[in-house]
Amino acid sequence: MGLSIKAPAKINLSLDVLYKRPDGYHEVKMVMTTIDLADRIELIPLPGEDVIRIVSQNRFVPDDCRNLAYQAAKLLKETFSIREGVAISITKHIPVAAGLAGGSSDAAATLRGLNKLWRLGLTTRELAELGATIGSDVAFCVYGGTAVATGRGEIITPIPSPPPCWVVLAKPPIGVSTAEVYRNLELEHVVHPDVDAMVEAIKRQDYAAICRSVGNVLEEVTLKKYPEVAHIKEQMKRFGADAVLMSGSGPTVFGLIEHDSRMQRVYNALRGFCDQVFAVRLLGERHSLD
Ligand SMILES: C[C@](O)(CO)[C@H](O)COP(=O)(O)OP(=O)(O)OC[C@H]1O[C@@H](n2ccc(N)nc2=O)[C@H](O)[C@@H]1O
Ligand SMILES: Nc1ncnc2c1ncn2[C@@H]1O[C@H](COP(=O)(O)OP(=O)(O)OP(=O)(O)O)[C@@H](O)[C@H]1O
Repeated sequence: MGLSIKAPAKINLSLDVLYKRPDGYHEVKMVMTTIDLADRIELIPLPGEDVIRIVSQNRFVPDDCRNLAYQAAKLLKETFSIREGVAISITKHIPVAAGLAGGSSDAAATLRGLNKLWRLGLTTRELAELGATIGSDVAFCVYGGTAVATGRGEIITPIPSPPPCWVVLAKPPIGVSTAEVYRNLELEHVVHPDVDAMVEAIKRQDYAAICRSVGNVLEEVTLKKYPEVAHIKEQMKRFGADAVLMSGSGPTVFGLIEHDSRMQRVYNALRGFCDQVFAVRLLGERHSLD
């Protein structure tokens, strides 16, 4: 019997970079939350075949060891000496290289699914620790929900989710390299967002304060290189989103919107000049990842 798992995208409601570390990574402090835009991962056992096979129709998704889901399966296979094979079918809905942690979420879903399929009995925390060796965003994606992420992004403290609202996302047709964005960040010039204010606003379920507290230090780097991202931000604001921010290293821009009619207006306006536009809900804590 196979297993089907949901792999939701994340957005960064607040993203601060504190300093560059001696190991080359940046020390961050972020608030992340999962949204109802998700890939679908199917895990199909391959009895008698000691292989990991990636199946995907998306031409931007590697079907070999570069795939983060492949790396997740390999990690579990090697760590726990599993001799069984598995086919990992990935149906992509999350745009690739978008700042929405699509690959990381596929890896996290693979970890969660294989933990069940191979009866490993690992806790969420143990899965997140393993996931962190694949990429900085994987640990958060193992948890899902809403969390503060520190360290290089792998130290996860779950918090309540914000009150329900719409999230409109627009991704311009460019792919952004996360490594390059961090490399071009000039820390002495950035305006740091108030991450603690965001956490407090979420704990109070204060939607207006959440909207006031959004901020991302990486925005400036990507906006400078890609003026189209700034243009999307402007349009989202103009058509009435309550808060507008770039997610992660970009280039996807998201808008938080409380009311249905305004969501529809922003969505329609963006569809006029941007191919990839989505209107989804925030995923609360009680959602199922299966
Ligand atoms: C921008 C974010 O998506 C925000 O959630 C993450 O910080 C990036 O997470 P990610 O894509 O999983 O990142 P990784 O695959 O671990 O790292 C990619 C590259 O980004 C840079 N990187 C990443 C995370 C971090 N805290 N500091 C960094 O400097 C490093 O150059 C690294 O080689
Ligand atoms: N399962 C996967 N899905 C999509 N891309 C993958 C996957 N595995 C590896 N990749 C590679 O990872 C690169 C980044 O893709 P991804 O969609 O994860 O970026 P991202 O959303 O910017 O991630 P993050 O927000 O974590 O920085 C892609 O160019 C692709 O080659």
